[in-house]
Amino acid sequence: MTATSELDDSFHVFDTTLRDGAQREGINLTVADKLAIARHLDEFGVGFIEGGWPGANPRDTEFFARARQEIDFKNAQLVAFGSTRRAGAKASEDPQVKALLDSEAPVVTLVAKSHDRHVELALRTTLDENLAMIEDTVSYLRSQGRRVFVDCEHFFDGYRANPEYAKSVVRTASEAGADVVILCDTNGGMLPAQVQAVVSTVLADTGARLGIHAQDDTGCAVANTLAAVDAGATHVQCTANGYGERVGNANLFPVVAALELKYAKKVLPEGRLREMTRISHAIGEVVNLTPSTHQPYVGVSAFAHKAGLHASAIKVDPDLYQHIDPELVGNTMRMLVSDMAGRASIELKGKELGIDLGGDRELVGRVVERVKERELEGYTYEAADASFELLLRAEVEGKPLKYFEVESWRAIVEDRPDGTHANEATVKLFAKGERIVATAEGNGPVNALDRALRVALEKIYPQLAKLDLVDYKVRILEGVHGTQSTTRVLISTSDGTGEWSTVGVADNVIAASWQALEDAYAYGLLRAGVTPAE
Ligand SMILES: CC(=O)SCCNC(=O)CCNC(=O)[C@H](O)C(C)(C)COP(=O)(O)OP(=O)(O)OC[C@H]1O[C@@H](n2cnc3c(N)ncnc32)[C@H](O)[C@@H]1OP(=O)(O)O
Ligand SMILES: CC(=O)C(=O)O
Repeated sequence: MTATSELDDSFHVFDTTLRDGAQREGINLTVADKLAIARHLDEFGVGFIEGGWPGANPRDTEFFARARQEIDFKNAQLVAFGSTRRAGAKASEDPQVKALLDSEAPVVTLVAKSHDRHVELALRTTLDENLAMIEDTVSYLRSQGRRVFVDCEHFFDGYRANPEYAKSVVRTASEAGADVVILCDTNGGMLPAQVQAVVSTVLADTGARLGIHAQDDTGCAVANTLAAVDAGATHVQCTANGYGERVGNANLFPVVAALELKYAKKVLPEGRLREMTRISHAIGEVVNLTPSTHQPYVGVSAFAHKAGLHASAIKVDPDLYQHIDPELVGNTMRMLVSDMAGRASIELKGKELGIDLGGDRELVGRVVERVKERELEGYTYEAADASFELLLRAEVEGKPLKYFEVESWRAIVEDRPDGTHANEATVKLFAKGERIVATAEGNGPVNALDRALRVALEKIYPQLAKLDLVDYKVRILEGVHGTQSTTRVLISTSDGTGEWSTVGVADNVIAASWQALEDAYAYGLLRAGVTPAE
């Protein structure tokens, strides 16, 4: 489990997803999850992975044992987290300190109190004994061959209350042999200018190597982390996607991207930054939280452009509306088509879809008008990429892409007095010159329609067997009209290799669903390379 990083030790990217990240409400990691995340983080190239608190629970103890056996770390060193010894005891006899050593992690982070009020109220000991606990625990772990970092809990609040005591904690830890003393904004209440001022002063007054650990309670954790770096901190503690206690911690990804791209600091091995979007999403999958679409750098919307004016400038040079090239972080630029689109948006979207609009201003103008009319009726194309592509192709070809011609459809919902119900749908259509009538049942009227459409078409188009309806969303657009309102349905469909979304709008949910289904099938056939029927 020893890493052979190509990075030097002068700046540390320290990840605490498996310890502080796991403190987020809603995250419950198994040992296997922790191992999977550790592999992703090591592949990303962080220097340190804090794996948890060995001895605090069986899961964290097992994680260290298994990580040792199962992971061949390429970049990261594994870190065990724990606290200083108990008051009035000896570090060498403290079972909690023993568990840190038993984890066999080469690095230990000790959490230490640095706020006088916490020492007196939470530890219920004297200020001097707290310093002795730090000195004893750090030097004992050093004597056992461990590298030691010390997290000064509540440092910034403690510094405001009693700066001399807070600094004496830093000095004690550093003089006892801690390689880095980390100033923690545990309650997350600090702002960047405050962090910068305190870190500068503590650095000047103590000469200790300093790190920063920022919680995000003011929404400033990333900014506070970078402010600390500006003031001379050379160790940043972060979590993937900002997971952490309460509202979270400094998000690893924007911090690392800023260091690499804005500070020109080489903190990852070569080529790793380009894996950032993938790794952020992969970790989201393991923790079972949908990645935020709006996360800086790695969100799917991070480089998605909606406004027509932006698109018109981007057409000339993408840098005009992007702070970096998305490929640097493994993300992609996307054009969104909506009623805020202009001609340039459509041209760029056409290019993205591989559709040649041939610089035809009249055609592009027509598409813009059509999108705006349809959006006024309730359609939304930014969320229904496939319906937009069908609309665009219809304008380019001068006729809609028709794989089948619907004569009629019908859905029946039968409720019975005993509480049971049945749903049945009949679809009548023409495909490749044949009139087909198909009936099917389903667990709801839309499911029955979906099945009837499949029954009708799958002999002619066997490619449809692969399609799966994976998501279905309904929105009432004019709620004030109650049941008279317009209904918008968005359907996501998958063929096992990709996913696409389609939209339908009508005055009832079944008709809106039918439109979205028709588009979903037409697009599925288009993707499968089937030529539309004449
Ligand atoms: C800011 C942070 O996020 S730090 C990380 C916090 N993470 C966690 O707490 C998650 C894991 N924690 C746990 O599983 C448990 O709290 C344990 C195993 C660590 C301790 O459990 P318990 O022994 O039952 O104690 P409990 O949680 O009630 O209280 C913590 C004890 O540690 C003491 N303590 C707190 N900080 C320190 C410190 N820096 N150094 C030494 N002792 C400390 C407290 O005074 C308290 O002592 P007490 O038992 O004499 O009252
Ligand atoms: C150590 C830690 O997690 C904190 O102070 O917030």
